[in-house]
Amino acid sequence: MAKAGVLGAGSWGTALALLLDKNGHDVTVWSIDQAEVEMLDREREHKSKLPGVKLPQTMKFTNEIQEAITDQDFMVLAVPSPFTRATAKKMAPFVKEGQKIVNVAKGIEESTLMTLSEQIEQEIPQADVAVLSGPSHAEEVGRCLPTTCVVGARTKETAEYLQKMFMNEVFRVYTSPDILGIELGGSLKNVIALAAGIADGLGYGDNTKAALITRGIAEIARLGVKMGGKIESFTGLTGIGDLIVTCASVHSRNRKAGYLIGQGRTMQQAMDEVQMVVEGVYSTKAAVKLAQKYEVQMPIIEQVNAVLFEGKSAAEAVKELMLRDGKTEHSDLPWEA
Ligand SMILES: NC(=O)C1=CN([C@@H]2O[C@H](COP(=O)(O)OP(=O)(O)OC[C@H]3O[C@@H](n4cnc5c(N)ncnc54)[C@H](O)[C@@H]3O)[C@@H](O)[C@H]2O)C=CC1
Ligand SMILES: O=C(CO)COP(=O)(O)O
Repeated sequence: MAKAGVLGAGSWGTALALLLDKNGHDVTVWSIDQAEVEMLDREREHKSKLPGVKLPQTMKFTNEIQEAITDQDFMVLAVPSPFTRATAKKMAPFVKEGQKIVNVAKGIEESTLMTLSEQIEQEIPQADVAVLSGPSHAEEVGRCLPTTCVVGARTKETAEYLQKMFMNEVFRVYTSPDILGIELGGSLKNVIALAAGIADGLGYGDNTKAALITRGIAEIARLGVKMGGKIESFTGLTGIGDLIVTCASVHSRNRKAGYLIGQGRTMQQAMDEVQMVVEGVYSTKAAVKLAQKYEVQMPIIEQVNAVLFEGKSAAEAVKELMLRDGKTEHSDLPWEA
């Protein structure tokens, strides 16, 4: 059994901390928010972010960041992406050479276009940084519903070590060397899920949802492969798998925010109503910049950007997508054998 520090006590940090506790590990959860730490310690439930999921006495909660780092065998970084760099900076003085940090947040830094693992490696160069991603809503992991994820790491040893730490009869973990592909799939699918939510909010149907998922993964893979990610990650759990669950699930924060926007709320009103991080909002501008930098077409993501940040109506955005020039579905398929 290992000692694990979990940084960030939102819905995902809390659900993963519980999973690790159930696997018999000694778990310490850090939150920046003293009131959240006291509430978790007292109530043994995160009533606003993971209601109905009881947290055992064996889980420890702290406001002191070094308690979740010093002497831990590995750390799980679960703060929303806008706080990843700042949290990594705070962690850095306490992290030992080669200590493992597995990032579970999904985002891209807009100002630098860096992935989260790149930011963490920049702030904590002595750490062994890995990622965990896949179709995995906290609400279902908290209730022990069968779930699959992928650990991406620089070495097979680290990937297999973390696989063992997380895996159990309801949480199956695969390994992969493609950290970049995993992270790009995880962050860009949130933007497409906003679009899927907008379509739901406008009252569109399953045909529209299927189109967004299929053409959405085409956009994500087009950019991701050009950036160096592997096609297998985009056709696997961390790509199409995560995109399907986020576009379809009642638990998705991104889909919910999109739904509210489709119903007429502003982006800010939708984010306030969801009350948990809506990562797609932060990733949209970064995605548009990446599309420009790598010269790839990302029409759905461009329209989400226009709706969120340029005041375009959602209905107008859909019409524009539908009336783009007619195209062939697979541009590299020849007409003759
Ligand atoms: N909730 C889910 O089902 C899943 C979430 N994720 C990803 O995990 C990340 C976290 O998501 P959630 O837990 O859902 O978010 P959340 O909104 O539930 O969590 C927010 C938590 O972050 C921490 N926090 C708030 N302000 C902070 C600050 N300034 N500095 C450091 N920590 C701060 C607090 O502990 C707070 O409770 C996101 O990137 C999300 O995309 C990934 C898979 C599943
Ligand atoms: O990444 C997730 C599920 O795999 C969570 O997505 P939401 O943030 O949209 O809830």
